[in-house]
Amino acid sequence: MNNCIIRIKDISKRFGKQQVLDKLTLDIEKNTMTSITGASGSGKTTLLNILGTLEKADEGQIMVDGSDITGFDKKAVCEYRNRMIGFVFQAFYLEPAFDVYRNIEVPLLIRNDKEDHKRRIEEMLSAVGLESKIHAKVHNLSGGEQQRVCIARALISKPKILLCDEPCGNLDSVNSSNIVKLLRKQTENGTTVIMVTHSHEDAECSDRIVTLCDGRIVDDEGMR
Ligand SMILES: Nc1ncnc2c1ncn2[C@@H]1O[C@H](COP(=O)(O)OP(=O)(O)OP(=O)(O)O)[C@@H](O)[C@H]1O
Repeated sequence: MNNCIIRIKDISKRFGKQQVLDKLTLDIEKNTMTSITGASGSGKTTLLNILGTLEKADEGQIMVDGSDITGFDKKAVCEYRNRMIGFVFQAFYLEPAFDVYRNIEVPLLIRNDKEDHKRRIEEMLSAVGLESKIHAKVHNLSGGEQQRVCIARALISKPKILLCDEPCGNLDSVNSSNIVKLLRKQTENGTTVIMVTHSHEDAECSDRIVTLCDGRIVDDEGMR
């Protein structure tokens, strides 16, 4: 694969005696959307968390954009997460006391990013179709709208890789379909999207579906 942004080689992970990932190898092409599916407990979230440096692999190597993230120290991990990674989770983790604008602004404030916040947030809200909700309190939004705020919050830092863990887990099928299309669209803007999902329907919208069983890849409907 020429245009590869992630190279996972022989990654293993155990929790206690349980082998959760077992010498897993996977290359992911830039600006594509890959779905990771598989039964409960097959290691999907663990794989995503290792890619996001929320967990550490016991063995193996992961090259992301040419750097070995398994060898990163604390400072490099922070830089990597800030510069490269956006996270979208099933449980939205929005701050209920803040309005939509402030929720999306949080990553810019944390990074002390001086660029024009208002313009960027307005652009981002327009991209996710929520311009009219800019000053709404997040608890007044529907589940689909809240997830769109999360996507805007994840994208505001212009990550190269968007890691999504069951982003539609709390949504009905119409909202799920809209969210998956929105995620897919980000591949046109220079973002590589990796989504963990139980839903075959949601996975079908991606370029590639990788299926795990007991921490190994058992099916790879690659780059259709
Ligand atoms: N921090 C942890 N400590 C101990 N065991 C863990 C930990 N995280 C995950 N596990 C175990 O590792 C296995 C794989 O978990 P993981 O969350 O990666 O699976 P999954 O495929 O994402 O499952 P699901 O679809 O149910 O979310 C599970 O048996 C889980 O209980």
